[in-house]
Order: sequence, then C-alpha cells, then structure tokens
Amino acid sequence: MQQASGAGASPSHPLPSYLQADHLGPWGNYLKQVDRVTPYLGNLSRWVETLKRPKRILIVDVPIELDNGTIDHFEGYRVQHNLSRGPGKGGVRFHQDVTLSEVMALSAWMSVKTAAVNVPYGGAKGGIRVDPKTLSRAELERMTRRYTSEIGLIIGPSKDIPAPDVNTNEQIMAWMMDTYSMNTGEAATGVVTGKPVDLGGSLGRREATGRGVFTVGLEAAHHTGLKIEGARVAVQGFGNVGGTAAKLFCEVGARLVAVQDHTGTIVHEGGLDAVALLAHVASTGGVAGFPGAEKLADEDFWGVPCEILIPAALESQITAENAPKIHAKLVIEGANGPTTPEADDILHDSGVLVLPDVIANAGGVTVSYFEWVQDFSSFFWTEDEINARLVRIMKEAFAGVWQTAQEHKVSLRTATFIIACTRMLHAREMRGLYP
Ligand SMILES: NC(=O)C1=CN([C@@H]2O[C@H](COP(=O)(O)OP(=O)(O)OC[C@H]3O[C@@H](n4cnc5c(N)ncnc54)[C@H](O)[C@@H]3O)[C@@H](O)[C@H]2O)C=CC1
Ligand SMILES: O=C(O)CCC(=O)C(=O)O
Repeated sequence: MQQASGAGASPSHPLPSYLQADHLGPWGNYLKQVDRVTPYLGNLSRWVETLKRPKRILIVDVPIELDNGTIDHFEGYRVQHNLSRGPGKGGVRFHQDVTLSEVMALSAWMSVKTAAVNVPYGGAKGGIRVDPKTLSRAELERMTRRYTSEIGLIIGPSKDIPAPDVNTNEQIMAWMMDTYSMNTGEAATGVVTGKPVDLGGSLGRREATGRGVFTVGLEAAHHTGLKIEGARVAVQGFGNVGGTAAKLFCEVGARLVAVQDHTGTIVHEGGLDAVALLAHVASTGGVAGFPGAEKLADEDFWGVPCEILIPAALESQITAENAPKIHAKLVIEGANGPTTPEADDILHDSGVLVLPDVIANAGGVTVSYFEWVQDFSSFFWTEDEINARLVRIMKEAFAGVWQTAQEHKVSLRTATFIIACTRMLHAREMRGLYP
C-alpha cells in the first residue's frame, strides 16, 4: 500500500544481530517504518543505513542501597540514535519492562520527531528497568542520582539533554540536574528539560505534549470535516500526555467516553469529567473506582464507539488483533510507537486516519527546546508566548506533513518520515565522514 518503486542502500555488512528486526519488538517496528520511507529518499537513500544503527549505546549498572540495608542493582540505558542535526534529546523512562530494544526504538523516534518539527536536535532516550512504585522516595532519589552519574559520561547541555517520559517527572529532572551540576561543578540547568519552573523549567512544559496532541487533532479534524463539539473521545493512558489531551478536548466540547490505564478501563456514555478524573488519579494512582463510571473489560476498550482515539500509554498497543475493532475516525498517537506496522495497514485500509507519534506527540520536545533556549539565555517567556509558539510550530509541521502525504499518496506516518529522514540524511551528508 505504501510502497513505491526504488530501493534503499544494501549494506555490505549485515546489521549486528542486536539491531536486527525479526524478534526485536519496537525496534523491529521502527526498522519496518524506515524500509517504507526508503524509496522516497532519492539519492539520500545511500545514507539510510545511518538510520538503522544507533550512534551510541550505553548500558549501565545502577547499584543502590535499599532502605532495609541490602544492595540492589538496576539496569539502565542511554541510547543516542542520531546526532547529525544537533545534540541528543529525549526522555528517561522508569518501567519494569524497559529493554534495550525499546530504548533504541524510542531514541530513533526522537530523531525523527525532532527533525519533523525542525528543532535543532538529534534523538536519544534513556531508561531504567525498574518499577518505581516499589521504591521509597529516598530509594528513587538514590537510583536517579546514581543513574545520572553513570550516564554523565555522555550527557550534557550541548551533548544530550534528557527529559521526562513514563514514570519520570519534574522532581526526577531536578535530581538529575543537581547530580550533573555537582559532578561538573557548575549550575548546569540546560542538562535536562522538564524541570520545576523554579529551577529553570519552562512554563507550559508539563502540558506541552498533550497540548500538541490536541493541536494536531484539531488540524486533522478541520481537514477531514470532523466536528469536535460532541465528538466522542477514548483515551488509553491518563498520565501527563493522555490526561492533558483529554482535558483540552473536553474544554472545546468533546465527550470523554472511555479511559484505560494500568488500573483498569472505565466508560461513561454521557461523558466523564476529565478534571475530576485527573484529581481522582492524583489521589488514588489510577482511574479504577472513579465514581459514576462503569467498569469495562480491558480487551473491550478498543471497540468502544468513538470518533477520536488517543493511545497515550506504551508501545505496540494497537495490533493486528485489535485494530479491526477500531472504528474511530482519528487515532492520535500520544504514546510513542503505539501502533504496529501491521495494525497501521489495517487502520489505513479501513479509512481510520492515524496521526503518527512522530508529529502528534512532538509538543513536549518542542517546549523542551524552548526551555533549553530560555536556560541558555537566562531569560524566561510567559506561558502565553510559549503556547503560541508551540501551536505555530505544530500547525506548520502538520501542514507540511499533510501536503507531503497528498503529494506522494502515502500515510501521514510515511509523510512525516519522508520530511524528517530527508532532513537528517541531508545533514549527515553535509557533515561528511572523515575526522
Ligand atoms: N511526557 C512527555 O512529555 C511525553 C511522553 N510521550 C509518550 O507518551 C506516553 C505516556 O507518557 P506520559 O504520559 O508521560 O507517562 P505517565 O507516566 O505520566 O503516564 C503513563 C500512563 O500510561 C498508563 N499505563 C501504563 N501501563 C499501561 C497499560 N499496560 N495499559 C494501559 N495503560 C497503561 C499509566 O497508568 C498512566 O496513566 C509514552 O509512550 C511516552 O513515551 C511522548 C512524548 C512526550
Ligand atoms: O522533551 C523531551 O526532550 C523529550 C520528550 C520525549 O521523550 C518524547 O517526545 O518522547
């Protein structure tokens, strides 16, 4: 469906085994996306192998003393996928299922994302394989600080700048900034973004990813004639991204009919109160038990009738098995990598428009860029200025993607990859190869 004639470069040496697609989950999905874009890269396709090999992978052991006096070890990663357009940029995830393959894919999607919205970064991502809910606050702080010291070899304000992702937040960023600053002997506010506002963070960063999801959703609705007022919205993941996006859609008259998170699935045909649900999640840890909502079996979430579906939790949630149940008009990917390539094809063939992660959730890194610029200049903008600049960048990026999709008759995902990979590989070519 999305193939064009022409071939990419064939490597004279095969990919190392740990980079191969077959059994590697999210990384395999990313490689398939690269294969789909390759025929559209013209002469730059001779550089395409660059996209299939992360620039740098660091695996670190993170030992900490637990509160009970025993020593525990956690596995941490920082992957810098592509640095052709600027320093590495991307979040840090604390989750029990984090793997190297996952972090590699997340770092690659960061490269594509930063290029798609044209902010001057490459792509990177980090993570620790841990369930942070099992740690005390003191243990969490010790683990964060030790991890920061271990990856301190390769991060820095002009090298690679971490930010929040799943289960990490402003407090974690504050500890990371403090640890890096202690180790380097300077107040290095620009080493991470998503910090507390009082420590050089930016107004609007916390809501930025959800606001970006909302902004491209409105653009797509405008282009397809979908009326937002009264539109039914279903959201998977009610954290930073899903919660904010749901709240913003409700503010313009959409109806939040279903929410799923790690504690369960709730529905209410008449509409869930997003603000009250956010407060419930903040006090109880999840959506389960929200007063006035009905409980639904988790596997039935994808079939809930709605116009807008927002996956905003983890990767590979929309699969060949559940994609046929989805009858939404728009799927807006708040999460990174929520749709497998096979599911992408099923949705495309059944007329569901997918706004891909690499543009839909780029609002977070866009305001992270604003935060980094503000830190360097030590001059801070108002929230209105930040939101206005964010909306302008998101709208411009969306318009470019829409136009490219029409020109090449490809999905919005392939169109975003065409724009982004062209930018990355053009930069790579201009930089040349030799020291
Ligand atoms: N925080 C940010 O600025 C950005 C986040 N993202 C992506 O958005 C997604 C969500 O991230 P955040 O909202 O920051 O994380 P978060 O930690 O604030 O929230 C994660 C949400 O996912 C839910 N969840 C976890 N496992 C689940 C499961 N098995 N089934 C259903 N729900 C589950 C959690 O209950 C929670 O509601 C991730 O894919 C992340 O990479 C993308 C761009 C930026
Ligand atoms: O704000 C950032 O730098 C990156 C956020 C992130 O991890 C993402 O966009 O997936």
